[in-house]
Amino acid sequence: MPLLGCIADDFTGATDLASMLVRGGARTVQTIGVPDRPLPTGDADALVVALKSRTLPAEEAVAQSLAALAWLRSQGCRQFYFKYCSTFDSTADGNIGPVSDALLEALGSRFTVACPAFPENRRSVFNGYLFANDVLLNESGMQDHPLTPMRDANLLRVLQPQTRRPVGLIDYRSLRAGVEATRARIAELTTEGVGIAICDAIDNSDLEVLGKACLDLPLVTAGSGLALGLASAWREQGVLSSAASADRLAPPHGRRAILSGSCSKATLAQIAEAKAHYPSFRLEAGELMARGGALVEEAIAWAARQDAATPVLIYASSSPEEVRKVQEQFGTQQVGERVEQALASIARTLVQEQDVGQLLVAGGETSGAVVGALDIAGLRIGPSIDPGVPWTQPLSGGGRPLSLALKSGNFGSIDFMVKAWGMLA
Ligand SMILES: Nc1ncnc2c1ncn2[C@@H]1O[C@H](COP(=O)(O)OP(=O)(O)O)[C@@H](O)[C@H]1O
Ligand SMILES: O=C(O)[C@@H](O)C(=O)COP(=O)(O)O
Repeated sequence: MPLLGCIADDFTGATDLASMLVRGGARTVQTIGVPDRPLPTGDADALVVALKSRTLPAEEAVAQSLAALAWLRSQGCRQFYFKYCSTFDSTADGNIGPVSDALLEALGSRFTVACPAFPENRRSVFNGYLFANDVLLNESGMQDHPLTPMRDANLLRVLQPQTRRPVGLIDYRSLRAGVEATRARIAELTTEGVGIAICDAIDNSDLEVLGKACLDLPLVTAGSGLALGLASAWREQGVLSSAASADRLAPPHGRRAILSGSCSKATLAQIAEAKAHYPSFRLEAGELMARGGALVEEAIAWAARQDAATPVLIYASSSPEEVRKVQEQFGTQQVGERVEQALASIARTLVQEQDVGQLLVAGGETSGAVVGALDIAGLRIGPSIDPGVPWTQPLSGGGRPLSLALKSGNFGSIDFMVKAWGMLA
């Protein structure tokens, strides 16, 4: 029986979490959406359901999360993990608060933690303030995110308006005092009526302490970092199934392609680097809104003409100024969805008609759209390219499996798009 059932609010977030669990020694299977057919989950220690709920209206995000919870319970999971972004991405109306509330209620629980920290990717929480790349969240570039601009680094202030439960803080002093002190802090907050506690975490040792202190909570909510702490606690307890070969994939095949809909700082730098190595095609968002399918066809025809031995790069990614301009002209949701659909349909054609067998996708929402278009039901998690970004392959389907990497916008080193292929061989 799986120990942990996870609900991730986007696709790159799900593979990030699954990758951390595998690294911690837990056999992990990731499903794309709530499975509507039996999946070969084997003797998984953890199951991760990838949703695309981060920017949905709150009631839809809640409904999808509850459906995922019901499926995970039907698989025998005993503890649950709501995974959101390490930059705490949420719209003005949620969805971190509403989904946490609904899951707590469904599980009959009164308390959970909220810990987006992922120190290895330079996301840390100190006194309730979230730092990304060593600066406050609202100075990190996340203030310009196309869909979830984050303009306040104080997570208590961000979360409180989203939940009817009082929000509290487990600060670094409790964590540094150890597991018992952290459990005592949880008991104290619960007595005070706090329903969700933001947790500090500056490095992995804080996550280890928190993981142990949270082992008995029916629900935790977090970025992927807390998975390292939970897995470490399970290893100590000796409750994991054998972790050997947890990340082995079939050999890669076919042409290589990169598709990017992420406008995050890290992706923009990676694209600049990749353009120095590979032929590239810019899918300009304004032009896409004006010309639609014709531009998509042009991109597909362009890819077909490129040297099959070299990766091709197709990107919609733009600077914050360009994004703002096109959003003002056409509407944020409209542009976002149009770009996602365009990249998804390009992905389908490249894989089905142009022998692309190795595909790297940048952007969480973008990845959700691409995986949907490829009709993938579940993913096996392979080796990490960089922390939080593994190569994966579809769980089922005959023939040679597609190698797929879903990169969170802000993850990966500058040469990510160049070095990734070497990790597959
Ligand atoms: N040039 C652009 N102008 C406006 N929106 C864009 C542009 N390029 C991509 N987008 C949209 O921005 C969003 C980026 O989100 P996402 O794919 O989750 O990336 P990240 O992982 O960086 O957050 C997507 O909805 C995408 O379609
Ligand atoms: O926790 C994280 O930072 C990632 O796993 C994640 O959720 C990424 O989301 P996107 O930035 O939208 O790719």
